[in-house]
Amino acid sequence: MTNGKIGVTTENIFPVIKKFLYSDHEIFLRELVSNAVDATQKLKALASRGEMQGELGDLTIRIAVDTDKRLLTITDRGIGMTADEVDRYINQIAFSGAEEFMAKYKDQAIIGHFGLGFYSSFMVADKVEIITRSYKEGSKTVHWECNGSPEFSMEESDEAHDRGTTIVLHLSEEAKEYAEAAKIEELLRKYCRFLPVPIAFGKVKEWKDGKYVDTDKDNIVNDTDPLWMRKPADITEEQYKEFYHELYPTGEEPLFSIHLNIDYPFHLTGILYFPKIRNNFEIQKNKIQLYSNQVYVTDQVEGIVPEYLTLLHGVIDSPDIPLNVSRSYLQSDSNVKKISNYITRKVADRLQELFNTMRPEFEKKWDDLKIFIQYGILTDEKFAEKAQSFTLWKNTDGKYFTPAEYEELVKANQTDKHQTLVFLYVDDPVAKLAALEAAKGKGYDVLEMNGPLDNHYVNWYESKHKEQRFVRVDSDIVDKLIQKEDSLKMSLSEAQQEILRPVFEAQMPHDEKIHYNIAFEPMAAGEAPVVITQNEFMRRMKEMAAMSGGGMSQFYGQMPDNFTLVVNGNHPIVIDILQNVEKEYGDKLKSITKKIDAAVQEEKRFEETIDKKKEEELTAEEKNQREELSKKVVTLRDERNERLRQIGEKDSLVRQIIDLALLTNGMLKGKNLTEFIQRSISLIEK
Ligand SMILES: Nc1ncnc2c1ncn2[C@@H]1O[C@H](COP(=O)(O)OP(=O)(O)OP(=O)(O)O)[C@@H](O)[C@H]1O
Repeated sequence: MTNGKIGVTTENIFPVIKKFLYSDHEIFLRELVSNAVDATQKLKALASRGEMQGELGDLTIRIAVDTDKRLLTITDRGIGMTADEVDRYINQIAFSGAEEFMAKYKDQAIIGHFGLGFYSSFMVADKVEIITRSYKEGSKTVHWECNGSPEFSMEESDEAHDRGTTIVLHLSEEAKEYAEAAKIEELLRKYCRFLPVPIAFGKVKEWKDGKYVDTDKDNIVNDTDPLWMRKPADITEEQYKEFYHELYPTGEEPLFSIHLNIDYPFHLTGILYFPKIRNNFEIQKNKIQLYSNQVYVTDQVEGIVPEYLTLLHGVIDSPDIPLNVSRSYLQSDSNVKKISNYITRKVADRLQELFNTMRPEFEKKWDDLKIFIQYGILTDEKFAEKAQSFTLWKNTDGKYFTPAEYEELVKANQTDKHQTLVFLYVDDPVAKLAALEAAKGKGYDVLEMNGPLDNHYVNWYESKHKEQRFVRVDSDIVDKLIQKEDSLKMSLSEAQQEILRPVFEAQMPHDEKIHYNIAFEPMAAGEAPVVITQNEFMRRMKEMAAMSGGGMSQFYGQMPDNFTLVVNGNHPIVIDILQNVEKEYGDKLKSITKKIDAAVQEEKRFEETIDKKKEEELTAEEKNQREELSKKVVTLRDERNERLRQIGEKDSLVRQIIDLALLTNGMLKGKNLTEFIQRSISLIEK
């Protein structure tokens, strides 16, 4: 029997370890089972080299709990240890490893806790026993015991023990949950699910005489040969899908899978899936599981895979990713950068291949795929470059084009007078049908863009192609969407527009969140009398800010939406309204208009006389006169506008055509809609 002090300088390292790793106590199980797996693999390697006598036998690792006694036991049939080895690996090396670990990572948030190994068991146990017998012939059983202080005892005896190692944890009161079968089951599933040696926990149960009873079959908790470790050539599409469902039992059918397999300059295998998701993609992040030699490490993969790929699902397995370091270290590590670049290239290549070899299938999946690709384009220059040739745009006829193909399609008809190529799009083809039809009526093609990243994508695209512009069909009247030379003439004169403006303003919808202004435009007589448009730039900024959250979204969020009521200056109803107003106002309109014109002329003449003079050179009298004249114009205008507004307020036709425009855009709601319906009925009754 040996009593000794473990070879560390720090007096009592365990309380520190315990505290340090407080949030992650459960990883002790991963560490112990990994050690058991390693010991088993080593034995297999020795056997295959003929360096081991006897039979390998059943190599299953067994885990057992005794809830009442708060015991957890892990038994392997691996290489085991001699007393000498226990001394070397456990008493000296493992402890110094623990100490080194502490010294190195004291101030850092750690990702995996590899390196702590065996001693992590003291996070949950008051006492730990190792009972082990080496595979070497003539070895005795070694019994080691330690209660968490640096003192241990070790005894060599003839105690009967199979080849291999049994670790017995006497769990502490606070850690008693680890003596519960359900808890261990959960942890094994999380950390040990794909370990390469069979792990048995309890027996398979069967339903017998009204209750579940144990059979004599081991309950194997892991899949020793996970799909990502196999050769892609041996795997069917069906198997990829099955594996996906094994990983994410509630997930929908994935779109595509990508098998990663690389040996140089680092080792990495894995399978990534493009999952089927739509708008709420934020929630889906962190679904990729990171493994190191089939041992689960984490599902926090930021820094390892490029940001946009965190939306993907699947597994990555690499022993070359440093696991016991902080996240910030990980992000600056050049190896990790290489890994990340490799994954990007591989994903892009795979998408290109799918596009080249099965375009119809690719198109069918595009609507779901789009968000990943746009996200990639927006966040990763390299990916953006590659993605050019497999990005698709979908038009409102449901046809798909690459940007180059689309450019070719619309170039002739959609280049404006400044040689800018205008791509038209619509977010909601049903709600914006009128604007859409108007554009199509001009022979334009219209894209459908309603994804959460479309605004960002469109902005990005414009920044890369200075001669091209995206314009939503409702952002202006159809004639101005793509400005060509031959624009229409307007039959309303400036003076007539001035008369109609207050009339229309009197009937403007009231809404705190929406700001309307009025414009008169020459449009075809066959088009609607009033059209509502929304400025492309303002709308895009607002929508993008809303998505990005934070200060920007607050700033833009407070700004009202800006819409323009465009009055068709060539529409017969509008001309009618003008005539009605003129009739209603009577001769007084003519006379006041004359007065206004005269006052304006007077003001103008006066301005000419003082034209060259600077403000400080004006005499008091001149200043006075100027003010008088301007006041006169304003007063007369106010008087006329006031009267026009009164007329406008009573003009149900004006209201009706504004409401029709709102209705066309799905903006007529609640009380306004009810009033519109009542007004429509009474108009028909007349
Ligand atoms: N079940 C076991 N069978 C045989 N040897 C073991 C077993 N568990 C631990 N050992 C020996 O003890 C050593 C120390 O184990 P420990 O878990 O502390 O560190 P490690 O496994 O070497 O490294 P890490 O766990 O950090 O990857 C191991 O390298 C191994 O030689």
